[in-house]
This record gives sequence, structure tokens and C-alpha cells, in this order.
Amino acid sequence: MASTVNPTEEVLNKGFSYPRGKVIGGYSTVNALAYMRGHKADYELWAAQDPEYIIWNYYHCLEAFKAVENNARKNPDVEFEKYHGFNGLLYVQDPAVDEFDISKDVFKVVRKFGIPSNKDFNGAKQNGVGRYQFTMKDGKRFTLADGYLKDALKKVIVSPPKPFIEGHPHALVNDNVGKFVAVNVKSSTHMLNIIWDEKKKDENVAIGVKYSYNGKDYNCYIAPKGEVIICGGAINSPQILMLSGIGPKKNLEDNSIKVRKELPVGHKLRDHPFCIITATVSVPGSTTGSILNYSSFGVDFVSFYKGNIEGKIPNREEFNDERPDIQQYSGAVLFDKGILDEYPTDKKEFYSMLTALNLPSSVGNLELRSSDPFAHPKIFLNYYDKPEDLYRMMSSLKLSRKILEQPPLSTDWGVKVIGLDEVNDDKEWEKYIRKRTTSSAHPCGTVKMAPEFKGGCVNHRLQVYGTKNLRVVDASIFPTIPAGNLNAPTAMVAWRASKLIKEDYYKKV
Ligand SMILES: Cc1cc2nc3c(=O)[nH]c(=O)nc-3n(C[C@H](O)[C@H](O)[C@H](O)COP(=O)(O)OP(=O)(O)OC[C@H]3O[C@@H](n4cnc5c(N)ncnc54)[C@H](O)[C@@H]3O)c2cc1C
Repeated sequence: MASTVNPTEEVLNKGFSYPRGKVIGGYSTVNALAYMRGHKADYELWAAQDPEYIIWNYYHCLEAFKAVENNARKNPDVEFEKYHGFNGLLYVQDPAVDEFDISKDVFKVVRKFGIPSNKDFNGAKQNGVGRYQFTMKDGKRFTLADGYLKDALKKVIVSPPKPFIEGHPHALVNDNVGKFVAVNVKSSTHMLNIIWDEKKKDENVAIGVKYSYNGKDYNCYIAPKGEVIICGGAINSPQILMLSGIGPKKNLEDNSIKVRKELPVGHKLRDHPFCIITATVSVPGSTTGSILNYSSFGVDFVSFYKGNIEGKIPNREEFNDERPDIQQYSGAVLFDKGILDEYPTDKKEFYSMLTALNLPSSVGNLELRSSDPFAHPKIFLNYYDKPEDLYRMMSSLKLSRKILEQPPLSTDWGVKVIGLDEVNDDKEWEKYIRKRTTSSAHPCGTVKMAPEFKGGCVNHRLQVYGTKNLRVVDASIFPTIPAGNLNAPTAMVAWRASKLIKEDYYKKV
């Protein structure tokens, strides 16, 4: 499933495809596996919003990260053990393959520039250069569904309900009518909207969901003391809320949807823009077909540092800044295939350096295109709305080019950057960036967790304002974007949510 990002001036008047994982396990089934939690300061920001948001401070988030994680690092030291979990259901490991020889040389050059080395980006400090850890088990992808759903499904008990109630939330359809399950996962269903208790109109009490399956619509109702939990991700959760009457008044009314609760749903869309420097590799005198020995992976190491606000190559102080805002990763792969349309080459091997803005200032939004639940919403990322984002990106790309121009890369490996021959001043860099920028596919923040008077849509317990029995649990609730990748933070939020849901369940009479 992919929506399209709407063209804006900021993204060079072009739209681009915006992928999602329409599958059990969601994005974690298709993502790049990097296990990265963001910076501890991210969570202190979440907690600083109001006293009761303390449950989201770094101390509490670290507890949740560790509870979720099952880290397979060999011989972890005491420092590593302080920050990691070893008994959770999400498997994490160091890369299963050695880095490419060329990457070893890139690493050396990066170190020469003054970037310190870092063996644990999820530990005491985030800045530096090193290798990712990945959400993998025994060298294979490990999704959140592998960890949290497969075992639960195995434990399902199917037995005849006494008595069977038509429309019971756990009742199965078709051949299984009359049977009862503890966990019922239905694939190929599309949730349409929330069902509200029409007897308590003013209270917005969620009592179930309407979904489409195989061309037919079904209603599914919550169990006593239960609740509706939306986890459709940062694009679909806001869409579902808006289709159910929760959202910005104008956009809802423009689409003939009755407004139940006016909230800034869909606002504050955050994402990590990224832009790539591509180089050809051609070892002088080599006659062999492949010098790089491609593996399936392509991401060898990563650097975190602070981008330069004036667009200059970052300095030592910025490399050592403990609140980095750039994530630059690289590998012997062609990531930006489009560049070859403009700069054709007969070379067959490539090296790419990708820069993601980890703390972008620019904010996007999404809105309903129509009241049709199958129509993709309109997405506006507004990248580079704030000039500082552009300059930070520029500073990191200038560094990438400089790195690739150094020996032994330029000499022994014959590395030659493509697409930048004409790029010599900041105006040209700006053109390059606007043209080549794309998304890390890290949308979040569209159902922001914050006090309502500060523009929040859900409270600190992830309950939707102005409703009852309704919670949202996914990346859409992030109050600010974590300075890293989003899979681990999403799992962390889900773990905390499970505790909140349980607490509230026992409080209900
Ligand atoms: C190409 C790519 C690479 C990435 N790389 C990384 C990485 O290396 N490391 C990392 O940490 N993160 C990465 N991410 C991002 C990360 O995986 C996601 O941010 C995170 O998993 C989001 O989780 P979520 O639960 O919020 O949403 P999702 O994972 O999108 O889950 C939403 C689920 O809801 C379902 N759904 C949506 N709407 C409906 C509906 N109406 N009815 C029924 N079901 C619905 C979807 O099918 C999906 O299963 C990447 C993402 C992509 C796309």
C-alpha cells in the first residue's frame, strides 16, 4: 500500500510515493530493520508537557524499551547491560555479516574527519560512527508480529460460547459461526469507522468498529469493560478518527462528516526527510565483474552528528555534540536509482551515503480527501519549510561528498560522485536537495499526545479527548519525532499502553 505525498513548493513541485505496510506486522514487515530508539532528550520532552506525562520520561521509556527487547549481543559489557533488555519478545542483534572492504575504508576516513566511534547508539551517548543493531533473529528479519502476535495466536482457544451471542466481538464468521476465540486476527479486513453508542450521543462512547471484509461490511463490538484501540499507523489512525467524526471541523464538514469532537487530528505530521549522495565505484585496473561482493543488506555503518546551521561541513564540536540531529548511513548499494536517468553511467557498482534529518523543524499535515475510507488522505510533508532544515541537510551532504573524495576511496576504489559536477554553491545544493529528497517513511505525530490546550488529540494515557472507550496506540501519538528510527519507539509505546489498558480495565466496575 502506498499513498502519494502531495506536491508542495518545498518538495520541488513533485509528489512521491509514500509506502506503508498493509500486512500483519505493519511497517515492521517491510522496514530496514535498524534498531534505534532515538535520544533520551526526546522522551524528556514528551514528559515535560505536564506533570502527569512523567510516565513518558526517559527513565520510564527505558524500562519499556528494555522490557520489549531481546538483545543477542555477544559478551555485552556492564555499560551495555545497563541500557538493554535480554528477555523481551523483540529480537535485536548485531549485523549478521561483516561490512564490505570499501566500507571499512569509508569508516577510516570518517574517523579521520574527527567523528568519534560509538558501539551502542542506544546507550549513554548517541553521537559517533559505528554499526547498526538490527531487529533480527539468527540473521533473519524479526517483526513485531513475530514477537507479539504469533505466540498469542497459537494459544487461541476455540470453544463453543455459552450461549453464543450473534455479533459478539470474538465470534467467528462463516464456517466457524458459533465458535469463540480469545484473540481473533482477521487479515484482509479494512476498518471503516468507529461505532458510537447512539443512546449516549453527547458522550461519544465507542462501542465497536465497522469493517469491510471480502466486499461486505461487518460490525464488531467490544466486550464488557473493553475499549476500541486504534493502531492503524500515523497515516491511517487519523484517517479512521476523521471518518468517525473526530478531527478538524472544516475538513470534516467539507467531506460531509458529522463533527463529534473537534480536534487537530492530522496536524503535526512529522517525518525524517532524507537525501542521498551517490558515487560510482571502479577499482583501477580491475577486470573482475564485482569488486564489492554485494550482500542483501547494503547499510554498513551509521554516523550521528549535529548538522551545521549555516550549511557548512560540520566541525569537531558538532561531531562531538551529544544531541545530534543528523543520521548519515552508507553502504555499497545504489539507493537512488532515479539519479541514473539524469546521469547515465556504464559503471555497475555504487556507493551511497544517505542523510536523514533526525530532528526536522518543519511540520506537515494530512487531511481527508473524501469520506470514502478506501481513498488515501492528502499528505503534505512540508519538508524544508524551515530554512534551518535545508542548511543542516546541506552540511551533511557536503560532508558526504568530501568523504567520498578522500583517498583511498578516490584512488584505490576509484570512487566518483555523480550528479554534483555543477554543484558548487549553496543555490545549486538547494536545487539538488529539493530535487532528490525523499522520505525515510517515518510518519508520526498526527494524533499527538499532549494536553488538549496544547494541541493534543490524546492524553498521557493515549485516550482520545472528548470520547470514552477509545485509545490510539501507534506512532501517530508521538508528541515529537524521536531522533532515530521509529519501530522501537512504537513498540515501546505499545508496551506502556498495555500497562495503561490493564490498569484502566481493573478500575472499571
Ligand atoms: C521502507 C521503510 C523502512 C523503514 N525502516 C525502518 C528501520 O530501519 N527501523 C525502524 O525502526 N523503522 C523503520 N521504518 C519505520 C517503522 O517501521 C514504522 O515507523 C513503525 O513500524 C510504525 O508502526 P505503527 O504501528 O505506527 O504503524 P504500522 O506499522 O503502519 O501499523 C499499522 C497497521 O494497521 C493496518 N491498518 C491501517 N489502516 C487500516 C484499516 N483501515 N483497517 C485495518 N487495518 C489497517 C496496517 O495494515 C498495518 O498493519 C521504516 C518504514 C518503511 C516503510
